[in-house]
Amino acid sequence: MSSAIRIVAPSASSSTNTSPSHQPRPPPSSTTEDKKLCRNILIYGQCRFEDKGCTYSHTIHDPNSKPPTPTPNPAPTSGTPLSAKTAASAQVFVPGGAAPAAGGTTTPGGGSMGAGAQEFIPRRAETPALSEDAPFFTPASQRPQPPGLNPLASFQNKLLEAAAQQGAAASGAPSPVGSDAQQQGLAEYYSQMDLNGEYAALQAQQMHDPSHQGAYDYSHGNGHGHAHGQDPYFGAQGGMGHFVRQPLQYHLYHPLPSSAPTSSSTGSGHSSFFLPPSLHISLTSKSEATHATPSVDMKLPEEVGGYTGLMPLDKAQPAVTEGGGGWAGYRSWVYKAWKEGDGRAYCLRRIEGFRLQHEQAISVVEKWTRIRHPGLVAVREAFTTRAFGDHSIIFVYDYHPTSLTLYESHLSPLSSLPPNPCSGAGGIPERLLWSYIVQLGSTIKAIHNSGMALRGGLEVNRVLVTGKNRVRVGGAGVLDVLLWEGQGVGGYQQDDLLSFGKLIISLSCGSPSSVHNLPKSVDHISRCYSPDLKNVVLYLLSKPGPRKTIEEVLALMGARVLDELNASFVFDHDPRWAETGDRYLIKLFRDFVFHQVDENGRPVTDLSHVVMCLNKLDAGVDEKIMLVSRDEQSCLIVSYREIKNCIEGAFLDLSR
Ligand SMILES: Nc1ncnc2c1ncn2[C@@H]1O[C@H](COP(=O)(O)OP(=O)(O)OP(=O)(O)O)[C@@H](O)[C@H]1O
Repeated sequence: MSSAIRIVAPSASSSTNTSPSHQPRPPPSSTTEDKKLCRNILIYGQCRFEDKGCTYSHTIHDPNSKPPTPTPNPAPTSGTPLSAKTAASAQVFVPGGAAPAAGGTTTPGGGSMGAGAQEFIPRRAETPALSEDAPFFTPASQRPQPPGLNPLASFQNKLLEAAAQQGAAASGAPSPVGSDAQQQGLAEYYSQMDLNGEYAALQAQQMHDPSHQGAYDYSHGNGHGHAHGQDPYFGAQGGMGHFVRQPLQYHLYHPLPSSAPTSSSTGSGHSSFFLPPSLHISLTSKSEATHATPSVDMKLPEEVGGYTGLMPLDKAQPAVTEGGGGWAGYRSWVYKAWKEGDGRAYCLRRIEGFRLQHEQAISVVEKWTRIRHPGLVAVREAFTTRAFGDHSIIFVYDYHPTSLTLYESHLSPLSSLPPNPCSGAGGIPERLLWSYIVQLGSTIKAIHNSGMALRGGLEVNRVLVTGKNRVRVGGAGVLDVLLWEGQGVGGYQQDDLLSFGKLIISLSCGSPSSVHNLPKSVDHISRCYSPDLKNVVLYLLSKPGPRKTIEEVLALMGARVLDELNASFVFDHDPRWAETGDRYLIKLFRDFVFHQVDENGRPVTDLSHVVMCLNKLDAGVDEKIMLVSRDEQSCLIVSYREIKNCIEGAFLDLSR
């Protein structure tokens, strides 16, 4: 059946025909009655976009009410019963208002099969949305984002906001660096990302703005700045057209928190059917970051040592370091790449222009690859390459999507963390700071016990925040290779402790440059933080000596270490949370399922028992079981259904 309709010139008779049955149809109006009911009204009872441009109807009509516009052949309403005669001669109802063509055959569904009949177009097909079930689409740019849910997105948003305030501050002539095609491709990329120009412009402005004194001064803070403001090549891109890549959220369903009260106090409204939005967004943005590809041709090699699909991760063009700080005076680039035959993403750190002099130097990386610790960005391998057109060395690390450095997360003027409650002071809250200190302390201990030293890894722009309050030291092994001397690590381990102390000072004072004025910084710590923190900092800054070890540091903060460990086992500051009420029942059930013993008390592993129990739990059957405490002094008789309810309740508590 063709959907084409012949276009014919209107005849005079047809144009003058004014009989009621030939009245021209009124132009399609967009009255509330015509509009489709907004699905948000159906699901939530309200639509947050009602006054913000939602084009759907927000009024629920009574289906029994009289249609507002009389039609030429009004269909009988429920209030006017049809006589047999009327019913026999009544026109067949045609969906969508299409009148049956004369002589046409009426299908059971009411459609006409006449030769001149229009093709039946289902109403769904008229809807531009992918499906009628799809939620009302709001462009990502207009959609309100809950603040702080996505650190990368909020960081980028802040970059853009800051840029808008600054205007096109960046200007200047091309820099002599990066004259080759690669540099050109990267420059285009950064300008498209709309990050580098703005970021550099903001930093440059802050460096020259006296009101920002005491704030971040990267080039002086750690001796290897990005040379903001002196990088006109990248800065010049700031004035180019804005192109902001939108996150892929159009196919997702993020239930917006409803302002309407939930139907029950347990919070088992519609939202309990979905992942919490923060978790959903976090998982999605990680997945998107992992699969992101450059939006312009980066002029990067297609393959480097078995890694493909290189995508730069630097947010600004890395600078050549003066004075041997940072990466020993070499420029470093960071890329995400896929390993061939492995299918996993990795992080490649390229040290540009480094020529390996000693083969043994790279063997240090072997040792690093054997260290696995949750506080360390795992080192995978290192190799030299000429794929970039120069002598480069590549260090391969695990890739942690959407991670930011400590500087980017907390110390940058664009970071989103609330300041320390200590009046007028920068620095991060003490509880978070201790969590970082304990994590980093345990990492240093693991590294030192393996006979290695972090050597420069303990800086605010080397430590990555890879999850909520999770930190990992990055860049391990780079300086071992770049500054290889074939000597022991004893002195470097002492340097690690000193760097650790400086890192704590930077975080507690809210600025990397605070390490240049130690008395003032220590005074700030003693005013705004606990004496424990001050003691740890003073110990770390003290003179190196054989008795100054990371074990001593951990002993000094013993109580805090326990606190941090306990935090994993308690909920809501209640150490007995898992020991009481419903949770105790769950613990006993866990023993029942996984820790069965025989009559002699020996463990028994019976997989069929495990599977059967979990299936019954999943189904929530009424069958009852007896749970016995470990000391065999008490027992409880409960049904799988009750246990299932307990588990769901505990899960809700934890995810609230
Ligand atoms: N292992 C990793 N996984 C995921 N992202 C990473 C990883 N290492 C670094 N990054 C990302 O790369 C960005 C640049 O890292 P880099 O270590 O170069 O920081 P930087 O501040 O540019 O310091 P520098 O250039 O002096 O080393 C960081 O913001 C971080 O988001």
